[in-house]
Amino acid sequence: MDSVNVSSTSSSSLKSRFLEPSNSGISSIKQFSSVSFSSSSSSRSSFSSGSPRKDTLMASSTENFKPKIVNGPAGYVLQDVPHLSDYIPDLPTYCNPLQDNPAYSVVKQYFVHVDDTVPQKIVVHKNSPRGIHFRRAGPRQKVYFESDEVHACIVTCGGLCPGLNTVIREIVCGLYHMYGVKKVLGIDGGYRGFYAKNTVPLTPKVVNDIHKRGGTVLGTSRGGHDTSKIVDSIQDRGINQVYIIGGDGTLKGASVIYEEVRKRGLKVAVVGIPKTIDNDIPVIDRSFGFDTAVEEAQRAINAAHVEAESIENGIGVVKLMGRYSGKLLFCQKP
Ligand SMILES: Nc1ncnc2c1ncn2[C@@H]1O[C@H](COP(=O)(O)OP(=O)(O)OP(=O)(O)O)[C@@H](O)[C@H]1O
Ligand SMILES: O=P(O)(O)OC[C@H]1O[C@](O)(CO)[C@@H](O)[C@@H]1O
Repeated sequence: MDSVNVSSTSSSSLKSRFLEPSNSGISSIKQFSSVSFSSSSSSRSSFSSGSPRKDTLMASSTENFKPKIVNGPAGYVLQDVPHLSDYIPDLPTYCNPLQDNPAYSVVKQYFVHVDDTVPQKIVVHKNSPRGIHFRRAGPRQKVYFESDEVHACIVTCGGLCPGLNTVIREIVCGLYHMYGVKKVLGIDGGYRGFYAKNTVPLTPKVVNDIHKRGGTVLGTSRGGHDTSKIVDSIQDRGINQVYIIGGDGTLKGASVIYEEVRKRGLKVAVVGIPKTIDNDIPVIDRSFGFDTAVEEAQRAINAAHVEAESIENGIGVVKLMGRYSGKLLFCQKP
Protein backbone atom coordinates (compact mmCIF):
# COMPACT_ATOMS: atom_id res chain seq x y z
CA MET A 1 0.00 0.00 0.00
CA ASP A 2 2.73 2.40 0.93
CA SER A 3 4.50 2.21 -2.39
CA VAL A 4 1.27 2.79 -4.31
CA ASN A 5 0.49 5.86 -2.26
CA VAL A 6 3.93 7.38 -2.13
CA SER A 7 4.55 7.15 -5.83
CA SER A 8 1.13 8.62 -6.58
CA THR A 9 1.81 11.70 -4.47
CA SER A 10 5.46 12.26 -5.26
CA SER A 11 4.70 12.77 -8.96
CA SER A 12 2.44 15.75 -8.29
CA SER A 13 3.61 19.22 -7.33
CA LEU A 14 3.01 20.88 -3.99
CA LYS A 15 0.78 23.49 -5.64
CA SER A 16 -1.39 20.96 -7.46
CA ARG A 17 -1.81 18.89 -4.29
CA PHE A 18 -3.44 21.91 -2.68
CA LEU A 19 -5.59 22.72 -5.69
CA GLU A 20 -6.76 19.37 -7.01
CA PRO A 21 -9.04 17.08 -5.06
CA SER A 22 -7.54 13.63 -4.61
CA ASN A 23 -8.55 10.61 -2.62
CA SER A 24 -5.22 8.84 -2.75
CA GLY A 25 -5.24 7.85 0.92
CA ILE A 26 -8.57 6.14 1.11
CA SER A 27 -8.96 4.98 -2.45
CA SER A 28 -5.58 3.30 -2.41
CA ILE A 29 -6.65 1.27 0.59
CA LYS A 30 -9.54 0.12 -1.55
CA GLN A 31 -7.23 -0.46 -4.44
CA PHE A 32 -4.90 -2.58 -2.36
CA SER A 33 -7.58 -4.45 -0.49
CA SER A 34 -9.51 -5.38 -3.55
CA VAL A 35 -6.54 -7.29 -4.89
CA SER A 36 -6.90 -10.74 -3.39
CA PHE A 37 -4.03 -12.50 -1.65
CA SER A 38 -3.76 -14.72 1.36
CA SER A 39 -3.80 -13.16 4.80
CA SER A 40 -1.09 -14.02 7.28
CA SER A 41 -1.64 -11.12 9.66
CA SER A 42 -3.55 -13.08 12.25
CA SER A 43 -0.77 -15.55 12.87
CA ARG A 44 1.57 -12.68 13.74
CA SER A 45 -0.86 -10.58 15.68
CA SER A 46 -0.01 -9.26 19.10
CA PHE A 47 -2.17 -7.43 21.59
CA SER A 48 0.14 -7.67 24.57
CA SER A 49 1.01 -4.57 26.53
CA GLY A 50 4.56 -4.81 25.18
CA SER A 51 3.39 -4.01 21.68
CA PRO A 52 5.96 -4.63 18.92
CA ARG A 53 5.78 -1.06 17.64
CA LYS A 54 6.82 0.31 21.00
CA ASP A 55 9.56 -2.29 21.46
CA THR A 56 10.94 -1.51 18.04
CA LEU A 57 10.93 2.17 18.81
CA MET A 58 12.74 1.73 22.10
CA ALA A 59 15.25 -0.84 20.93
CA SER A 60 16.24 0.68 17.65
CA SER A 61 16.28 4.31 18.58
CA THR A 62 19.30 6.35 17.68
CA GLU A 63 22.63 5.41 19.25
CA ASN A 64 22.74 8.54 21.39
CA PHE A 65 19.22 8.19 22.66
CA LYS A 66 19.09 7.93 26.43
CA PRO A 67 15.60 7.67 27.86
CA LYS A 68 14.91 10.28 30.53
CA ILE A 69 13.85 8.15 33.48
CA VAL A 70 12.57 9.61 36.75
CA ASN A 71 11.98 7.24 39.68
CA GLY A 72 9.41 7.99 42.39
CA PRO A 73 7.97 6.33 45.49
CA ALA A 74 6.23 2.93 45.40
CA GLY A 75 7.97 1.84 42.23
CA TYR A 76 6.74 4.84 40.22
CA VAL A 77 8.74 5.28 37.01
CA LEU A 78 8.33 8.26 34.66
CA GLN A 79 9.62 7.63 31.15
CA ASP A 80 9.92 11.29 30.29
CA VAL A 81 10.39 13.23 27.09
CA PRO A 82 13.32 15.62 26.62
CA HIS A 83 12.62 19.32 27.06
CA LEU A 84 14.18 22.58 25.91
CA SER A 85 14.81 23.47 29.55
CA ASP A 86 17.12 20.40 29.84
CA TYR A 87 19.82 22.18 27.84
CA ILE A 88 18.83 25.87 27.76
CA PRO A 89 19.22 27.32 31.25
CA ASP A 90 16.86 29.99 32.62
CA LEU A 91 14.45 29.67 29.72
CA PRO A 92 11.73 32.32 30.17
CA THR A 93 8.09 31.21 30.28
CA TYR A 94 4.96 33.06 29.17
CA CYS A 95 1.27 32.78 30.02
CA ASN A 96 -0.53 30.43 27.66
CA PRO A 97 -2.57 32.59 25.20
CA LEU A 98 -5.45 30.12 25.65
CA GLN A 99 -6.20 31.72 28.98
CA ASP A 100 -7.56 34.80 27.13
CA ASN A 101 -9.44 32.77 24.53
CA PRO A 102 -13.20 33.13 25.14
CA ALA A 103 -13.76 29.48 24.24
CA TYR A 104 -11.43 28.25 26.97
CA SER A 105 -11.18 30.92 29.62
CA VAL A 106 -14.58 29.95 31.08
CA VAL A 107 -13.54 26.30 31.52
CA LYS A 108 -11.94 25.79 34.89
CA GLN A 109 -9.01 23.38 35.20
CA TYR A 110 -8.50 23.40 31.47
CA PHE A 111 -4.73 23.27 31.70
CA VAL A 112 -2.81 20.07 32.31
CA HIS A 113 -0.70 20.16 35.47
CA VAL A 114 3.05 20.00 34.82
CA ASP A 115 3.31 16.90 37.02
CA ASP A 116 0.37 14.98 35.50
CA THR A 117 1.36 11.58 34.12
CA VAL A 118 -0.52 8.61 32.61
CA PRO A 119 0.18 5.01 33.68
CA GLN A 120 1.11 2.44 31.08
CA LYS A 121 -0.90 -0.22 32.88
CA ILE A 122 -4.29 0.71 34.29
CA VAL A 123 -4.65 -2.45 36.37
CA VAL A 124 -1.98 -3.15 38.99
CA HIS A 125 -1.95 -5.45 42.04
CA LYS A 126 -2.13 -4.03 45.54
CA ASN A 127 1.53 -4.72 46.35
CA SER A 128 3.06 -4.43 42.91
CA PRO A 129 5.12 -1.37 41.87
CA ARG A 130 3.16 1.50 40.31
CA GLY A 131 5.15 0.96 37.12
CA ILE A 132 5.87 3.00 34.01
CA HIS A 133 4.19 6.35 33.44
CA PHE A 134 4.27 8.83 30.57
CA ARG A 135 3.81 12.61 30.55
CA ARG A 136 0.21 13.64 30.06
CA ALA A 137 -0.34 15.63 26.88
CA GLY A 138 -2.32 18.85 26.85
CA PRO A 139 -2.01 22.62 27.21
CA ARG A 140 0.14 23.92 30.05
CA GLN A 141 -0.45 27.15 31.93
CA LYS A 142 3.03 28.39 31.02
CA VAL A 143 4.55 28.10 27.54
CA TYR A 144 8.12 28.60 26.31
CA PHE A 145 7.44 30.68 23.19
CA GLU A 146 5.75 34.03 22.65
CA SER A 147 3.14 33.85 19.86
CA ASP A 148 4.88 36.26 17.48
CA GLU A 149 8.22 34.58 18.08
CA VAL A 150 7.02 31.24 16.69
CA HIS A 151 7.96 30.11 13.20
CA ALA A 152 6.56 26.61 12.82
CA CYS A 153 6.86 24.02 10.07
CA ILE A 154 5.04 20.76 9.31
CA VAL A 155 6.39 17.73 7.43
CA THR A 156 4.83 14.35 6.59
CA CYS A 157 7.02 11.28 5.94
CA GLY A 158 6.64 7.55 5.24
CA GLY A 159 3.47 5.82 4.01
CA LEU A 160 0.01 7.32 3.81
CA CYS A 161 -2.70 7.00 6.40
CA PRO A 162 -6.22 8.45 6.34
CA GLY A 163 -6.43 11.63 8.39
CA LEU A 164 -3.00 13.10 7.57
CA ASN A 165 -4.59 16.23 6.07
CA THR A 166 -6.88 16.57 9.09
CA VAL A 167 -3.85 16.51 11.38
CA ILE A 168 -2.08 19.15 9.24
CA ARG A 169 -5.24 21.30 9.30
CA GLU A 170 -5.64 20.97 13.07
CA ILE A 171 -2.02 22.00 13.70
CA VAL A 172 -2.35 25.06 11.45
CA CYS A 173 -5.77 26.15 12.80
CA GLY A 174 -4.78 25.37 16.40
CA LEU A 175 -1.60 27.42 16.13
CA TYR A 176 -3.42 30.32 14.44
CA HIS A 177 -6.67 30.53 16.33
CA MET A 178 -5.68 29.22 19.74
CA TYR A 179 -2.07 30.34 20.08
CA GLY A 180 -1.99 33.42 17.81
CA VAL A 181 0.86 31.98 15.71
CA LYS A 182 0.95 33.45 12.19
CA LYS A 183 4.04 31.84 10.65
CA VAL A 184 3.55 28.18 9.65
CA LEU A 185 5.41 26.58 6.75
CA GLY A 186 4.62 23.32 4.95
CA ILE A 187 7.68 21.28 3.91
CA ASP A 188 7.24 19.55 0.54
CA GLY A 189 7.76 15.81 0.14
CA GLY A 190 9.08 14.50 3.45
CA TYR A 191 12.47 15.03 5.10
CA ARG A 192 14.32 15.74 1.88
CA GLY A 193 11.96 18.70 1.31
CA PHE A 194 13.85 20.57 4.01
CA TYR A 195 16.78 21.03 1.67
CA ALA A 196 15.66 19.99 -1.80
CA LYS A 197 12.17 21.23 -2.44
CA ASN A 198 9.63 24.01 -2.21
CA THR A 199 7.84 25.11 0.88
CA VAL A 200 4.36 26.58 1.18
CA PRO A 201 3.03 29.03 3.78
CA LEU A 202 0.12 27.41 5.62
CA THR A 203 -2.81 29.49 6.85
CA PRO A 204 -6.31 28.46 7.97
CA LYS A 205 -7.54 29.63 4.54
CA VAL A 206 -5.03 27.47 2.67
CA VAL A 207 -5.89 24.35 4.69
CA ASN A 208 -9.63 25.03 4.87
CA ASP A 209 -10.80 22.09 2.72
CA ILE A 210 -7.88 19.69 2.90
CA HIS A 211 -9.45 17.37 5.48
CA LYS A 212 -11.95 16.27 2.82
CA ARG A 213 -9.15 14.76 0.73
CA GLY A 214 -7.02 11.66 1.17
CA GLY A 215 -3.23 11.54 1.16
CA THR A 216 -1.14 14.43 2.38
CA VAL A 217 -1.20 17.84 0.70
CA LEU A 218 2.43 18.24 1.70
CA GLY A 219 3.56 15.09 -0.11
CA THR A 220 5.71 12.43 1.50
CA SER A 221 8.79 10.31 0.80
CA ARG A 222 11.09 7.66 2.19
CA GLY A 223 14.84 8.06 2.55
CA GLY A 224 16.59 11.40 2.18
CA HIS A 225 17.24 11.95 5.85
CA ASP A 226 20.43 13.99 6.10
CA THR A 227 20.32 15.23 9.68
CA SER A 228 22.81 18.05 9.48
CA LYS A 229 21.32 19.39 6.22
CA ILE A 230 17.85 19.29 7.78
CA VAL A 231 18.98 21.17 10.88
CA ASP A 232 20.96 23.65 8.72
CA SER A 233 17.74 24.34 6.84
CA ILE A 234 15.76 24.73 10.08
CA GLN A 235 18.37 27.17 11.34
CA ASP A 236 18.64 29.11 8.04
CA ARG A 237 14.88 29.55 7.79
CA GLY A 238 14.58 30.62 11.42
CA ILE A 239 12.18 27.78 12.21
CA ASN A 240 11.73 27.11 15.94
CA GLN A 241 8.88 24.56 16.06
CA VAL A 242 9.05 21.44 13.89
CA TYR A 243 5.95 19.22 13.67
CA ILE A 244 6.86 15.83 12.20
CA ILE A 245 4.09 13.37 11.26
CA GLY A 246 5.08 9.80 10.45
CA GLY A 247 5.72 6.20 11.47
CA ASP A 248 8.53 4.59 13.47
CA GLY A 249 11.22 5.45 10.88
CA THR A 250 10.07 9.06 10.80
CA LEU A 251 10.12 9.29 14.60
CA LYS A 252 13.65 7.85 14.72
CA GLY A 253 14.47 10.63 12.25
CA ALA A 254 12.80 13.17 14.56
CA SER A 255 14.86 11.85 17.45
CA VAL A 256 18.17 12.44 15.63
CA ILE A 257 17.00 15.90 14.54
CA TYR A 258 16.33 16.68 18.20
CA GLU A 259 19.81 15.39 19.16
CA GLU A 260 21.40 17.69 16.59
CA VAL A 261 19.26 20.64 17.68
CA ARG A 262 20.31 20.00 21.26
CA LYS A 263 23.98 19.67 20.28
CA ARG A 264 23.80 23.07 18.57
CA GLY A 265 21.96 24.54 21.58
CA LEU A 266 19.06 25.81 19.43
CA LYS A 267 15.73 26.85 20.88
CA VAL A 268 13.81 24.59 18.52
CA ALA A 269 10.95 22.36 19.70
CA VAL A 270 10.78 19.05 17.81
CA VAL A 271 7.36 17.39 17.96
CA GLY A 272 6.74 13.83 16.76
CA ILE A 273 3.15 12.95 15.82
CA PRO A 274 2.80 9.17 15.45
CA LYS A 275 1.08 7.92 12.32
CA THR A 276 0.17 4.26 11.90
CA ILE A 277 -2.61 2.61 9.99
CA ASP A 278 -1.98 -0.48 12.16
CA ASN A 279 -3.18 1.15 15.43
CA ASP A 280 -0.22 -0.39 17.25
CA ILE A 281 0.59 2.41 19.69
CA PRO A 282 0.29 1.50 23.35
CA VAL A 283 -1.72 3.58 25.84
CA ILE A 284 -3.97 5.33 23.29
CA ASP A 285 -7.27 3.75 22.13
CA ARG A 286 -7.16 4.64 18.45
CA SER A 287 -4.49 6.07 16.19
CA PHE A 288 -5.83 8.54 13.62
CA GLY A 289 -7.10 6.96 10.39
CA PHE A 290 -7.56 3.50 11.85
CA ASP A 291 -11.37 3.64 11.84
CA THR A 292 -11.41 4.70 8.19
CA ALA A 293 -9.03 1.87 7.32
CA VAL A 294 -11.31 -0.62 9.11
CA GLU A 295 -14.37 0.64 7.20
CA GLU A 296 -12.65 0.56 3.83
CA ALA A 297 -11.23 -2.91 4.44
CA GLN A 298 -14.73 -4.08 5.38
CA ARG A 299 -15.94 -3.01 1.95
CA ALA A 300 -13.25 -5.07 0.23
CA ILE A 301 -14.11 -8.08 2.40
CA ASN A 302 -17.82 -7.70 1.65
CA ALA A 303 -17.08 -7.57 -2.07
CA ALA A 304 -14.93 -10.69 -1.88
CA HIS A 305 -17.69 -12.38 0.13
CA VAL A 306 -20.27 -11.64 -2.57
CA GLU A 307 -17.95 -13.00 -5.24
CA ALA A 308 -17.18 -16.16 -3.27
CA GLU A 309 -20.83 -16.86 -2.52
CA SER A 310 -21.83 -16.53 -6.12
CA ILE A 311 -19.96 -19.53 -7.48
CA GLU A 312 -19.71 -23.14 -6.39
CA ASN A 313 -16.77 -23.74 -4.01
CA GLY A 314 -15.89 -20.06 -4.31
CA ILE A 315 -13.21 -18.73 -1.97
CA GLY A 316 -12.54 -15.05 -1.42
CA VAL A 317 -9.15 -14.11 -0.03
CA VAL A 318 -8.36 -10.57 1.06
CA LYS A 319 -4.97 -9.43 2.32
CA LEU A 320 -5.02 -6.58 4.79
CA MET A 321 -2.29 -4.28 6.01
CA GLY A 322 -1.20 -4.69 9.60
CA ARG A 323 2.21 -6.34 9.68
CA TYR A 324 2.71 -7.63 13.28
CA SER A 325 -0.37 -5.93 14.67
CA GLY A 326 -3.39 -7.62 13.09
CA LYS A 327 -5.81 -5.14 14.65
CA LEU A 328 -7.20 -4.11 11.27
CA LEU A 329 -8.15 -7.74 10.73
CA PHE A 330 -9.60 -8.32 14.18
CA CYS A 331 -11.85 -5.25 13.93
CA GLN A 332 -13.65 -6.62 10.85
CA LYS A 333 -17.19 -7.94 11.13
CA PRO A 334 -17.38 -11.57 9.99
N1 LIG B 1 16.92 5.39 11.86
C1 LIG B 1 16.59 6.47 11.16
N2 LIG B 1 17.28 7.62 11.35
C2 LIG B 1 16.96 8.74 10.66
N3 LIG B 1 15.97 8.79 9.74
C3 LIG B 1 15.25 7.70 9.50
C4 LIG B 1 15.52 6.48 10.20
N4 LIG B 1 14.64 5.55 9.75
C5 LIG B 1 13.87 6.16 8.83
N5 LIG B 1 14.22 7.45 8.69
C6 LIG B 1 13.62 8.43 7.78
O1 LIG B 1 12.22 8.57 8.07
C7 LIG B 1 11.47 8.75 6.86
C8 LIG B 1 10.33 7.77 6.82
O2 LIG B 1 10.79 6.46 7.16
P1 LIG B 1 10.10 5.12 6.71
O3 LIG B 1 10.13 5.02 5.24
O4 LIG B 1 10.75 4.06 7.52
O5 LIG B 1 8.56 5.29 7.09
P2 LIG B 1 7.82 5.27 8.50
O6 LIG B 1 7.95 6.61 9.13
O7 LIG B 1 8.31 4.11 9.31
O8 LIG B 1 6.32 5.07 8.04
P3 LIG B 1 5.61 3.69 7.63
O9 LIG B 1 4.92 3.22 8.86
O10 LIG B 1 4.67 4.11 6.58
O11 LIG B 1 6.66 2.75 7.12
C9 LIG B 1 12.44 8.58 5.72
O12 LIG B 1 12.71 9.86 5.18
C10 LIG B 1 13.66 7.94 6.35
O13 LIG B 1 14.86 8.35 5.72
O1 LIG C 1 6.00 -3.49 2.86
P1 LIG C 1 6.03 -4.39 4.06
O2 LIG C 1 7.32 -4.49 4.73
O3 LIG C 1 5.31 -5.67 3.87
O4 LIG C 1 5.15 -3.58 5.11
C1 LIG C 1 3.81 -3.34 4.92
C2 LIG C 1 3.29 -2.92 6.26
O5 LIG C 1 3.50 -1.52 6.43
C3 LIG C 1 2.31 -0.94 6.87
O6 LIG C 1 1.67 -0.39 5.74
C4 LIG C 1 2.57 0.19 7.84
O7 LIG C 1 3.14 -0.28 9.03
C5 LIG C 1 1.52 -2.11 7.41
O8 LIG C 1 0.17 -1.86 7.51
C6 LIG C 1 1.83 -3.14 6.42
O9 LIG C 1 1.49 -4.42 6.83
